[in-house]
Amino acid sequence: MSTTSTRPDSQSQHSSVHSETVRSAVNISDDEEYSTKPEFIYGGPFIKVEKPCPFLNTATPMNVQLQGTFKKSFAYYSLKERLPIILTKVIDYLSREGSKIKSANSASDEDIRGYIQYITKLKNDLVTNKKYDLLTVDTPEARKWNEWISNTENQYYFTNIWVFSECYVYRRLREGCELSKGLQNFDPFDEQKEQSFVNSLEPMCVVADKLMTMLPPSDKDKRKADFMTLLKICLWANKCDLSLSLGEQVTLNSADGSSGVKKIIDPFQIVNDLKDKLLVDDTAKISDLVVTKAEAVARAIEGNTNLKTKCSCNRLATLAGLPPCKQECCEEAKPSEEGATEGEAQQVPCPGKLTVPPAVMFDVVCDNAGYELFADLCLAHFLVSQNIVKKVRFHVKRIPWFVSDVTPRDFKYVIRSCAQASYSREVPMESKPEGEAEAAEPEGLRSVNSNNLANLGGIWRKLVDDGTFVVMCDDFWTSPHVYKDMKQHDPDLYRKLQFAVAVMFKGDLNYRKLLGERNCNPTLGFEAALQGFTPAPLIALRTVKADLVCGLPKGKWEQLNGIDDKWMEKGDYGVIQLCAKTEALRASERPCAPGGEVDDV
Ligand SMILES: O=P(O)(O)OC[C@H]1O[C@](O)(CO)[C@@H](O)[C@@H]1O
Repeated sequence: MSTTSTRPDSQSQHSSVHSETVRSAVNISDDEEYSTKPEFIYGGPFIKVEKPCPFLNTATPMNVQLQGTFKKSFAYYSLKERLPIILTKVIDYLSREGSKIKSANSASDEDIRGYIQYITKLKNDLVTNKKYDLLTVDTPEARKWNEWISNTENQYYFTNIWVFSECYVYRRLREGCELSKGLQNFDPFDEQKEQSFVNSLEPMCVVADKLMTMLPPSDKDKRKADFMTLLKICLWANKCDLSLSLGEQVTLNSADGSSGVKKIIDPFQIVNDLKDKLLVDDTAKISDLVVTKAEAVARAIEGNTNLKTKCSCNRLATLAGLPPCKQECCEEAKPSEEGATEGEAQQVPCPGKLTVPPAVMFDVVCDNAGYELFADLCLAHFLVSQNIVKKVRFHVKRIPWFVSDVTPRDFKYVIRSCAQASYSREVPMESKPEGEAEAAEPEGLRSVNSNNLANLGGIWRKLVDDGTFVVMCDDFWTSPHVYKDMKQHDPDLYRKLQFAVAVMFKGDLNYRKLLGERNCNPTLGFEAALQGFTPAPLIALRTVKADLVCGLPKGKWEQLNGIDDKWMEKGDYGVIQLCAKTEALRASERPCAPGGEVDDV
C-alpha cells in the first residue's frame, strides 16, 4: 500500500513534487507579525509596540482542541501548507482545463476568471491568517454558517479550532460556485475522483470476486468471519483519500512479481499484511453487536402494538412555531385505502412518535468516493444479503468536501461505473518461497476481470431503486460542528441516527469530529472520548491521518512516537472501534423531521 507522508522533511514523492508550490503559496509570517508592530502614537514618532503572539512553538497540548497556533502540530502544517496547495491546484485545474469546464457546465470565461479570483483571495486570506469573511450567498444553510461564524470566539483561520477553519475553507470554495452563473453544479475535484476510481479497478475486481462468495446465506461462524474481513477491507480503503495526498492519486500498491510484472493487487492480502498496523480491533464485538441488535429491533418492529393512529405533529409544530408536518403519516387518521381497518392504519406511524425504528437499518457516514465507497457498498450488500438488516442508509456530503468525500453525484458515478466496468489482466502465477509446500514451478496465469464487479454494480443500482440503499445528505455533515454538538445543532439528524442498529463513521475527518477535535489522552476509552454523543451504537473505521487518537493500549502511543514522530499523519495505521452505549429512543417533543433523502441517485 502506498504511504502518503506529506511533511517536507519526509521522503514522500508528494512533498518533493510540491515543494515549489508550497514556497510560493505560503507567506504567513506569524512570529514577525505578532512580536512587534510599529504603531503611530499621536503627536509622536512611530514606535514598536508588543502584541501578544498566539503562536506557540509546541505540539498540541493534551486535552486541548487542535488548532493552527501550535506550530509543531499537523493542524499548523495543514493550514500553512497543505490547504493552500489544494486551493492552488483548483486554480491550476481551472486555468488548464478552462475550455473543458466551460463546455461541461455551460459556463463563460467570466465565470472561470471570477472563480479563480475568488479562490486566490481565499487562499491569500488563509495564509495571512485573516479574519473569516461572512458568506454572501443568501440561503438558510448559509445564514446558519454566518450565525456560527459570528458566534465563534476566534474568527481567524489559525486561531480557531482546526476543523472549523478547514470546513470553512471548503464551504467557501463551494460559495465561489454558488456566486457564479455557470458553475453552480461544478465540482472542482470531479476529475481527481473519477481518475482515482479508474486507478482502483483492479482491487475492486478482486474484492467483487470474493464478495460473491460471501453473499449466499452462510452459517454463523462464516458470516461472522466474513463480516469482520469486510470491516477491515473498509478500514484500509480509507487510505485512498485525496485530501491527505494533496490531490495526488493514491491507490493500493502491489509489488513486482518474480516475473517482473506487477502482482495483482489483493486487498485481502493487504488486510493480512497490515495486521500489526491495526491498533484497535473491535471487529468481533461489532459483528456480534450488529447481529444481536438487528435481531432485537426486528422483533420489536414485529411485535409493536403501540403505534399511534393519529400523530400530534401538528400540535407540536404549532407549539414550536413551525409549519405543520406534510408527511402523509401525520395527516389526520384517515384509512390509506378503501376498506382499510383501523389496525392497518396503525402500520404507518409518525416518525416523530416512534419509539421503535421503522425498519432494521445500518448507517454509514461515508468518507471518500472511489475505492472507499466501493468497499462500503460491499459491506452494505453483505449485511442486506445475509438478512442482517433490511436497509442501509449512506450519509454523504451535499457539496464537494475535503477533496474526495462522496457527494450524491459521486455515489451515482461509482455505482454506474462499477456496472459498466470493463477490466481484465493476467499475471503469471507466483512461485511460493522455498521451503513452503508446492515449491515447484507454478503453472499458468492468475487472471482478474470485472465480470463480478459489473454484476454487483447492476444489483446495487436496483437496491438504490427499491429503497434498500438510501442516500442521505443532511447539511450538518458539511457544517463545522463536532458531533457531541449534533443534538443541539441538528436534533432531527440525531433522531434519524437513533433509528439505526449501528452507525459506522468512516475516515479521519469523521473521527476528529467524533472526538470533538480534542487531543485526548491516547489511552482514553472511545466511549469517554465521544463526550456524550451516543445516538446509536457507534463504529469508527479510521486510518490515522491527524494527531489525535483514543483507545490505545498503554504505552503504544509512546512506542510508535519513538519509531516515527509523524506516524499519525500518514494513514499507515488504523483503528476499528465500537461504542455500544446508546441513548434510548423516546417519542420526540418536536414535529416530524424532514426526510433528508436524496431523490435523484
Ligand atoms: O478522508 P479522511 O480520512 O477523512 O481524511 C481527510 C484528511 O483531511 C484531514 O482530516 C485534514 O486535512 C486530514 O487529517 C486527513 O488527511
